[in-house]
Amino acid sequence: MAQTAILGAGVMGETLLSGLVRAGRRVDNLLVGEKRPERARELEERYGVAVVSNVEAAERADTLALVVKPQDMGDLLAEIAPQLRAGQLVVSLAAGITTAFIEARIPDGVAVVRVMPNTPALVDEGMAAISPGSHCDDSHLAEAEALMASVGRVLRIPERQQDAVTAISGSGPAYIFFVVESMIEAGVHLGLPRATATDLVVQTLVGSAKMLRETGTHPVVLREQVTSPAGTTAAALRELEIHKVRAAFLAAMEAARDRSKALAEGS
Ligand SMILES: NC(=O)C1=CN([C@@H]2O[C@H](COP(=O)(O)OP(=O)(O)OC[C@H]3O[C@@H](n4cnc5c(N)ncnc54)[C@H](OP(=O)(O)O)[C@@H]3O)[C@@H](O)[C@H]2O)C=CC1
Ligand SMILES: O=C(O)[C@@H]1CCC=N1
Repeated sequence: MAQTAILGAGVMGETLLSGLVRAGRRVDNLLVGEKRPERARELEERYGVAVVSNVEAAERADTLALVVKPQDMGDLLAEIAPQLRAGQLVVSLAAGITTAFIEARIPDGVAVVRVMPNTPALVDEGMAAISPGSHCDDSHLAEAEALMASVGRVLRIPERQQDAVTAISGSGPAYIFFVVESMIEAGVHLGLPRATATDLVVQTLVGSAKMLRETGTHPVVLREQVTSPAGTTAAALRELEIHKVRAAFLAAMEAARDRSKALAEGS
């Protein structure tokens, strides 16, 4: 069985590792490269996975998932490039980092796939978008797709869309948690016990998400079904419009898209 290495086992690296284990991947076909020794020990104990140096991982693995921060990507590529060889697959999960950035730093013939995942992968409900680099054929893309499909849905997209995808689904869970947090606080202001407000908001979120996915109905239609004439929802939505929440979401996601572009330039 082919060896897969995960280099950088923080939040997203562990999310991928745990998903592969849940999906039935044997741990002796997995390797981890992680800079912090205490974190390496934690992962060895939790998953029984071998934590090795990045250099050893690059020698032994057929597929390498790079899950370090964008700012650490240059150093990591410089460290592993001498070990990389044609036929291997490098899958980068880093925001902003382009396939061209990676290809310029590794030997020719190593295939590169860029992925933008998100943290719901931790509960097998991830959304990942993947794009091929210039030396990538369909088998490489299929390999990256299979890797990410172990923790959720996967879409193939052109690389020029990756910064926008990062702004929408990569960072997206944070916006949703922000909305949840804001609604819970509002519930507390309205006099509800915090535990009650939390139960109400979380179940409302799960139920609404399930309606969107299972009915396939447009969100505008679903919103109109809740909005009775001169009712409570209309009163609330008018306030959201007065406070320009829709415009704020657009500005927020433009900022995330622009930050993703800037990360590629090393800032
Ligand atoms: N978190 C998220 O929701 C998402 C993250 N991503 C992307 O995933 C990548 C990782 O993010 P995240 O997991 O949140 O970040 P973390 O900081 O949690 O994880 C990165 C890990 O890599 C380690 N590391 C740094 N340099 C090396 C190296 N040379 N070799 C091995 N390990 C190294 C870091 O150690 P140390 O802390 O000591 O530097 C840290 O443990 C980023 O590029 C991010 O853009 C993409 C989508 C969503
Ligand atoms: O905030 C970030 O930069 C990373 C990328 C997408 C989600 N988290």
